[in-house]
Amino acid sequence: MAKASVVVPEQVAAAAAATATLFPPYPPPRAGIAVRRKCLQAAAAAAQQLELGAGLRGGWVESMRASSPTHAKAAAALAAGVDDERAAWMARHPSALGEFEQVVAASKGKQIVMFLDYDGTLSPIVDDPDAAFMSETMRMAVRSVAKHFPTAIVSGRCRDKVYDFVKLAELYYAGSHGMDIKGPSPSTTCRHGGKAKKGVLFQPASEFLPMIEQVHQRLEHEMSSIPGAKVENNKFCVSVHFRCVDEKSWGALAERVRRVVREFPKLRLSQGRMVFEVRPTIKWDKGKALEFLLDSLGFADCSDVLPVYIGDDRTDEDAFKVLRRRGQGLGILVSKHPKETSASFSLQEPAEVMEFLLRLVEWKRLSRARLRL
Ligand SMILES: O=P(O)(O)OC[C@H]1O[C@H](O[C@H]2O[C@H](CO)[C@@H](O)[C@H](O)[C@H]2O)[C@H](O)[C@@H](O)[C@@H]1O
Repeated sequence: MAKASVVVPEQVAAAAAATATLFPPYPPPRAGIAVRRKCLQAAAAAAQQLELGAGLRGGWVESMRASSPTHAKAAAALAAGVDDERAAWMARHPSALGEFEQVVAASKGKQIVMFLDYDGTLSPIVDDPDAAFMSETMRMAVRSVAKHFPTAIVSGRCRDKVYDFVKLAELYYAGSHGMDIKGPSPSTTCRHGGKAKKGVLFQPASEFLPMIEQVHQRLEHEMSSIPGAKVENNKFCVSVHFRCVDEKSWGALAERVRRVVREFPKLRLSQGRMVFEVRPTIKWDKGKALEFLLDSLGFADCSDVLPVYIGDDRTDEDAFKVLRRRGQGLGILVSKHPKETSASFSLQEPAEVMEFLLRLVEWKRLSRARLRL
């Protein structure tokens, strides 16, 4: 496996060319588009403010609204005359299916390592978080991918819960936004290039377990009088869902969540799709989990690895940013609508994710067959 320090000039040139195409420069926005882009940035900024606990009540609700474009009002607003803006966004974040040849060209001579978010990526977003099942065809696609490439599920969910949904023992799992990482089950065999490490690999937030249990109970209590609110214990973090809460109560819900989190200075608040996430203040996120897994697989400081991360949520942005910073790999945002993102490519929905995974498997199968000829 070539280390970055011994890469020959041709490889450097090829890597630079691949990086340039995988991270296309943002074209200068046109006037109307610039305005819309500012709105996307404002929504992201509102979310950031909330994360820092500095938002006003109006700011929170705006951020909550922007947290899921599947929300009816947001969808209607987005559908209203935004074709130009969508085309410009697609130019910056082209479809990973449409540009499939570019994707596989970038992987030439490299080991693909696949990172997959769960909710909204492998399973469609549904009202009840306990009913977010993935289809059997999606499971088969993930299983096929994992035969060819080391594959990890990186989720905000508790690791056991996401395993119960995915049910594939041969994968790596990074639950609780990467704070609970486990390798494939010992009975599974590894047929690709990665060095599989088995068992629990990393739990950087173990000391927070009692605190998370406390905040979970406080939030359960506070949310019990808000119809539709649901609190989910994700072991090293807690989710407060507001997808089924009347919008009129969002301000009050956000206020209560923030009040509870203030009682725990070592915890912080962030936001996903119609959900607040309460988690330890440690500097650990899905991006750090991606780097940890690459290192565990023996790909630290390697130029011949291509991490591919597919995700739909704000928390996945940490992983997209890591790929941009490393100038290595491929971030794919799953979204039907333009969103501020550090991903390079896009796919519209889980069905397209499945198509992309199956195409990768087919491409790998064909290239192996060609090698045998
Ligand atoms: O990192 P992920 O795997 O994407 O997990 C993020 C959160 O996903 C789940 O909530 C989301 O999906 C639910 C089911 O479709 C949906 O009802 C909810 O509105 C979404 O936010 C999960 O329940 C959370 O605990 C995760 O943090």
